[in-house]
Amino acid sequence: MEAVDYLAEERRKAEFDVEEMKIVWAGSRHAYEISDRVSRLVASDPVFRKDNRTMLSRKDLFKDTLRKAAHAWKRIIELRLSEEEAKTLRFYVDQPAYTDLHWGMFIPAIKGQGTEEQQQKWLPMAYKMQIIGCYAQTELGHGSNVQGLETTAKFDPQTDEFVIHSPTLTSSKWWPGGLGKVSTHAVVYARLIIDGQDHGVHGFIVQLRSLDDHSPLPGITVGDVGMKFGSGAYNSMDNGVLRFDHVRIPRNQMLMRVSQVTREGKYMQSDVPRQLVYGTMVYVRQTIVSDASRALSRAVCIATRYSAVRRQFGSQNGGPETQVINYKTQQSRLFPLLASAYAFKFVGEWLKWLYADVTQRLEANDFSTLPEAHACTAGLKSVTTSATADAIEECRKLCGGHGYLSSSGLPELFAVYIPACTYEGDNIVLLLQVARFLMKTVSQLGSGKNPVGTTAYMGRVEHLTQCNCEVQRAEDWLKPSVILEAFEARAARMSVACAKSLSKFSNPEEGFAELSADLVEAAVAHCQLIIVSKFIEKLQQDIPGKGVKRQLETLCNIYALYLLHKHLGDFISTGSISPKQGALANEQLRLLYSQVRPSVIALVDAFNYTDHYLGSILGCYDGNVYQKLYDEAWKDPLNETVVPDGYHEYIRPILKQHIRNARL
Ligand SMILES: CC/C=C\C/C=C\C/C=C\C/C=C\C=C\C(=O)SCCNC(=O)CCNC(=O)[C@H](O)C(C)(C)COP(=O)(O)OP(=O)(O)OC[C@H]1O[C@@H](n2cnc3c(N)ncnc32)[C@H](O)[C@@H]1OP(=O)(O)O
Ligand SMILES: Cc1cc2nc3c(=O)[nH]c(=O)nc-3n(C[C@H](O)[C@H](O)[C@H](O)COP(=O)(O)OP(=O)(O)OC[C@H]3O[C@@H](n4cnc5c(N)ncnc54)[C@H](O)[C@@H]3O)c2cc1C
Repeated sequence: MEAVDYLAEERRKAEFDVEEMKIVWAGSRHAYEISDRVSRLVASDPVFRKDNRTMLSRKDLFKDTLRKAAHAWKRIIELRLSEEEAKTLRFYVDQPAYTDLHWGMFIPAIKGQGTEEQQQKWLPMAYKMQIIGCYAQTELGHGSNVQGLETTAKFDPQTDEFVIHSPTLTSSKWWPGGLGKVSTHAVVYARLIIDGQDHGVHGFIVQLRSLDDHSPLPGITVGDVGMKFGSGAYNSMDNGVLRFDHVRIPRNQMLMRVSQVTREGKYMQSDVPRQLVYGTMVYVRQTIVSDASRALSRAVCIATRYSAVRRQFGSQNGGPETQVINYKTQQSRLFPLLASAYAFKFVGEWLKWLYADVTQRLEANDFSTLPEAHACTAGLKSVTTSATADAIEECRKLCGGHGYLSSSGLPELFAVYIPACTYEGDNIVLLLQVARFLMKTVSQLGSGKNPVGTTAYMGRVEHLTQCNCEVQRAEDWLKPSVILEAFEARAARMSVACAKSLSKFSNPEEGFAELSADLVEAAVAHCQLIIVSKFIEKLQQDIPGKGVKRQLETLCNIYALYLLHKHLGDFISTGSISPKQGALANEQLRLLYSQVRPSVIALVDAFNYTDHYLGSILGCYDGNVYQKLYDEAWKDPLNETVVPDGYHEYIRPILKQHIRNARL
């Protein structure tokens, strides 16, 4: 059989309706139709070509990005695309650009923190891209510690203005995407100072560049922070540095939904909690969870298709060698990642719902679910991005040597993806926020206030700290109630243990710092429980299509038992399961790998990614890997000449040195 036929053969083995699974993956038939149409539109447009971008210089890459962003905007207008279609188009263009920050942070910041009046003034211009904005929070000296920001915004009652200033080197804004070379405006986070009194960090809309010739306005120094990790990759983004030298802005450019400054210089706080100043981060963290499932599914699609094409060893009587996907080791590394992609997809959908719910409540002045929304977005952002970053690298290794080629698409995907573990909150810092929320929840148990939402399980803490797992045979691990209880017991016991250790410290902050590594582990356990439970909840819905639900059940079990196996130490040391039950879980996991094996190619086909979006020879739909790799090699600039540039200067003299030596 030719390499090109391997995937066709695999597709025949699928035990479910792939077309229906595509709809489940997309979230709805409507979303599927948009995604399918728009991804093809992007793939067929030569301006969106991206196969050559790792070869471009920084300047050329940046210009190429500007060209793509402008072309995308033109197509959005020409085709009168809806907001959802436009977002989908930008996503499939697949090149980080200033537009990500304009649409993803600048506009949401104004929407979330601006008053009605401010929204009416700024949003129409931003929607039409008559102004381009970014989110300028992080500084050279402080990123995680937002309260430590140094930029100041002093109110001048004489002129009814704020004076924005960078008092120190470390107060220079540093990192904001889109700031370096493009943004005309920014939402700048600065300390509000009125009459010498510091009121903490607030957001201000500041114009940075002239709308006529794009030059920086007086008092503004702005530029790019320089090259980042990997060739191509995130270097398409102009992450910037910005300094203010007493820049004046009108008073009404402070975002005033949370707190206001009057004409007389009086500081007023509305009923809205102060933490809403951090609201844009909650919004973006939620979107990052869905993005994790996309990045992970992309890597998994590449590694799965290639693993079905690639053959090594095991040829009998001159027959074909073994497809590497049939090695149990390959399966035990790859299939959990496939299951994780689906798990992150569903938890991302749920988180989107949670965010919509909290937004609606906030509009009605109900702030009760804000702490949970913060903990869920922070924790799930952390857990899914860390797992995805590790998984992309694992997928590279799963593709052997060819995974290291740029044309596999994996090196660039890794380089673009890994900062997700840092931006929008360092993953450890965010888990510590979850841990604080958990410790607060535990401390309130027994106070008559029943925990709700994702911590509702803590309400059964007495049972969960004493229960014994009922598993006696491997197949018992297939019961959702059994899985759920094991994860709940582990999470509850880890949180309770941390709370007990904390109570031994007279100074709680000291205790928190001392125990922070354990607290992070408890936070991870809680977040993994959320992901597993949301997958199980998804399966309680009516899911049409032959065999679709069954495949999802298998993936859900793989995801849960893989986590259980990976964190066996937690489960056993907390007594949530016995070592024997851990071994049975592993036995069941092996069986599940065999069960899902015939359908894995169809399960990655269900992502419905075009070859353009995948950007990988190893992952191409037709599986014609070897011919494409061979042809691609000849396109490398080094192969433009048979004898390389530099031969006469640097190779020939070495080769000829024996002649000189012989003459000496
Ligand atoms: C670009 C968008 C488009 C698409 C997205 C897709 C891909 C992304 C592509 C590229 C990336 C582009 C952009 C990246 C942008 C950025 O990185 S912007 C900068 C992000 N910065 C951070 O995330 C900083 C992290 N630090 C913090 O969030 C906070 O400082 C902190 C760690 C939470 C600590 O804050 P603080 O010291 O003030 O807080 P505490 O004293 O610990 O807590 C006080 C109480 O407030 C509660 N809290 C904290 N944060 C929030 C929040 N966000 N919402 C609600 N509540 C919050 C906290 O729980 C405490 O509550 P309490 O215990 O009840 O008192
Ligand atoms: C590609 C990229 C794009 C970005 N885009 C933007 C943007 O558009 N706008 C913007 O404002 N910012 C942006 N940022 C900045 C980003 O949000 C910050 O880098 C991020 O929040 C982490 O902060 P930091 O750099 O200060 O890390 P640090 O806090 O200095 O982290 C360094 C180390 O210290 C540890 N650490 C820090 N605090 C604690 C603690 N309390 N307990 C235990 N460990 C701790 C961390 O875990 C980490 O290991 C971007 C960053 C990147 C990389």
